[in-house]
Amino acid sequence: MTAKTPLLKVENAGIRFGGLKAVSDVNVELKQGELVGLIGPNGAGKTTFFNLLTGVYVPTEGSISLAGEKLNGQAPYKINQKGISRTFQNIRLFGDLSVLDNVKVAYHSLAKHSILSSIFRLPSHFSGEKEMEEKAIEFLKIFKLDGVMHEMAKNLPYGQQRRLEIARALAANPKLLLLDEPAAGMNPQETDELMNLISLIRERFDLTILLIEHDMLLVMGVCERIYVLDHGQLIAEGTPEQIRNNPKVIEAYLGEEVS
Ligand SMILES: Nc1ncnc2c1ncn2[C@@H]1O[C@H](COP(=O)(O)OP(=O)(O)OP(=O)(O)O)[C@@H](O)[C@H]1O
Repeated sequence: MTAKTPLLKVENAGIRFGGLKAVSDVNVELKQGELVGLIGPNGAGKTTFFNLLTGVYVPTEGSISLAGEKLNGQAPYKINQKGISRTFQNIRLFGDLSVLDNVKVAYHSLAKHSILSSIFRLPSHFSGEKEMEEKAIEFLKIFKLDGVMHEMAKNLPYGQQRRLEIARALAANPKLLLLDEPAAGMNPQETDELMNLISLIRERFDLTILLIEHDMLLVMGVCERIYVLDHGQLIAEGTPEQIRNNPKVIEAYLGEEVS
């Protein structure tokens, strides 16, 4: 990847479900380190777009590349290993595992110690486990979850579960982090804290972030650029200011609220 290669390049990508073009002819480029929003009305195709990026769906048209490498058709776990992690609109944690184990699970896919060393409990297994645990605890500290690391994930308050989801996605060491409505269901104070946290982790982990969000305050406050989807197609791209004043966007989605 040269300095000019975008981290993510999506060219004319789309997918059909029978007669429905859920996403069509979408072009998106993210530079290393950008924090970009993806907005649009209900059913616009935002989650489907994330599913295309993460390999859950294979695009029926166009191409998707990460750091110059084509991802189309690769399995989701491979795409995750290559550097794309995500969170979900509906929280998907292992509810009966501890907070700590939820993060450690994400490390396992990257762990250096081999399956054989784990089966035979070789010294490298124990040092690997210890290293993993220390790293997981470090993550939990950043997310202010270290105080509840032995709680079962399902017993955490909602805002903490959302933060844990992000911590877990980060543990896979992604280059690109996809956040699907991270502030959904949060109160204004939690949303505010989340905005700060998102900015902080971007700096700290040198991340590129693409964020789906209905909370306009969050999107406009934290993102440098915004893409707008409507009926599966991109209708606008620009700075928060440009998006706020774009007539197509106002008509499609934002209405009076934005002006
Ligand atoms: N597996 C599927 N089979 C058929 N149709 C699908 C499938 N997945 C998504 N769709 C359709 O694609 C369209 C886009 O849905 P999607 O969930 O991506 O929208 P969205 O922008 O994320 O909406 P929301 O903001 O409500 O979450 C919808 O019409 C949806 O019904």
